[in-house]
Amino acid sequence: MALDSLDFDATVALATKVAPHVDILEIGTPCIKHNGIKLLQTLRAKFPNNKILVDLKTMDAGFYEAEPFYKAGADICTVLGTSDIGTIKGVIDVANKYGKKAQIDLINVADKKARTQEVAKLGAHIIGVHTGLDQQAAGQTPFGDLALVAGLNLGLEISVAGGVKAATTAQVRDAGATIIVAGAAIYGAADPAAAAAEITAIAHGGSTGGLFGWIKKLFS
Ligand SMILES: O=C(CO)[C@H](O)[C@H](O)COP(=O)(O)O
Repeated sequence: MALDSLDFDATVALATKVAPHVDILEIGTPCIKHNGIKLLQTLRAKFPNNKILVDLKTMDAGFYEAEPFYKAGADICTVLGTSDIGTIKGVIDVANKYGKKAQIDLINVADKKARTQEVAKLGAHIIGVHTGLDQQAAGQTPFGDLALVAGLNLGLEISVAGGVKAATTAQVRDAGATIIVAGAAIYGAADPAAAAAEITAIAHGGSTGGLFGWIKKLFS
């Protein structure tokens, strides 16, 4: 789940509601910029059973910027796919130093195929197919990019973010996503814990409900 509030206490309170129902807590970019590493330290101490992704979206000084976050307990940090290849290598190297993972975010990458192949060769752990909030506001979705990246069959973990909700989670899962990110679909729900549980169940292979889902369950 992407925690995209700016407010420290509201973020901890929301994480407390959803943590039992998700695998990964993602500290969103505006949130980590606003609150800093203290928020990561707080969440790390409170939620030992969740992985934590820090959405740094690093653009330069990859090793130097990401190292304190891995040291403080981040399991995954993100680096922009549009950054210099040396920056991306720095985040992969520091992730390896701590036995953690680096996620390369394809947001705004013009040639997503070429960059994905390039970072796969560098040893990237996760590729992030991502339609950002501003791109979503302009009507874009991550589905086409996911098909392209999954079709490369590079053996990378694929994370997908960009307006994913319960109704689209099965589509994203079946198209090859191994990590499914949801922000607004959870924090905007009347019951965030229930929304998180529903999306996680589908992401883990559960049915989407309805007659088809019921028949699928019966024969699985
Ligand atoms: O990284 C982000 C914005 O850059 C968001 O956290 C990500 O897009 C998930 O949020 P949503 O599900 O609301 O799109």
